[in-house]
Amino acid sequence: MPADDDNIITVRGLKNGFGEQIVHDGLDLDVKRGEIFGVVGGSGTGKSVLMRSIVGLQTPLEGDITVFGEQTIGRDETDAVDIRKRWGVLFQGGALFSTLTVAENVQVPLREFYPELDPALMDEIAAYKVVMSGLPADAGPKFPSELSGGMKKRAGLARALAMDPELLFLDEPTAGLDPIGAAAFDELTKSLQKTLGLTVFLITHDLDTLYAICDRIAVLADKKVIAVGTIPELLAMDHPWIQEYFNGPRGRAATAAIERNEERAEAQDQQQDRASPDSPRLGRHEAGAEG
Ligand SMILES: Nc1ncnc2c1ncn2[C@@H]1O[C@H](COP(=O)(O)OP(=O)(O)OP(=O)(O)O)[C@@H](O)[C@H]1O
Repeated sequence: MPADDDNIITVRGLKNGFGEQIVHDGLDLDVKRGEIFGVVGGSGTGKSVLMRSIVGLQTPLEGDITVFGEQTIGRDETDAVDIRKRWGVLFQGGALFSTLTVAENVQVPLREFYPELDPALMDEIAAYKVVMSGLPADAGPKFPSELSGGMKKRAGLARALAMDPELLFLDEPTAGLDPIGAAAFDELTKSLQKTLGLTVFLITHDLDTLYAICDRIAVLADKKVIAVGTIPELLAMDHPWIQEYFNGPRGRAATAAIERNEERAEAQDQQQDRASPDSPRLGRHEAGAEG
């Protein structure tokens, strides 16, 4: 399969394993610039190992991985750093350093990549990223133990955004959040993708997230990516796991919720058109109907 210039991530023939256990074998994947790319699959199918391989924390047994058009496997450390500073990662659970405050956690990548940066500027960048991630400004001096689960995720996100990345990796960002917190996190992800022009690689089990914000979704099974597409495209496939996952009771509930939201937005648009027939038609986002 040839690589495409539009791709920000290209994986070819990936093989990963631990001892006797083979997790990936001949896995291919393309992530296009600017999309929110969801990754789903049963527990233990290797979603996190795939992400760790792409960000260089897991050395594959075989295969090629290209990010920003550059091979990432087997590079020397200086070269690897130049690529690594262009992405941000939110690990499962936030993975914050418990002995550092939120602001200090956000500064970790800044200190790693730009140790010469003026401390006052680091403070300023950290404060900005904290607010950008939807935390109150006074969260900066707090320790992770003083934060709720949702706030920890946002602090992890603030750290992932510290270096103004082009590419953001999110590993199960809404796991453990209540539905309102999860929906708010989805909205934040979507708005960051739009305003910052990010590409997002998003591992999730959360059907609502997949329906609400993902442009395309890859399904992992049998050590490979067995399908990639939009939700309607995946729904049209007759693979049993895909049908069970997207067309089971929870999948149908997520579809119904999205359809209700779309109908509500459509009704609001029509109401607005009737109120001011000469004004240009506003989309759902501009009309503020998302929240
Ligand atoms: N460092 C490791 N050493 C040994 N085995 C590992 C290691 N990391 C992952 N594995 C194994 O690789 C397989 C895939 O793990 P991974 O965490 O990628 O799954 P996942 O699809 O992300 O699962 P989940 O949805 O439950 O988070 C699992 O069987 C896991 O036990």
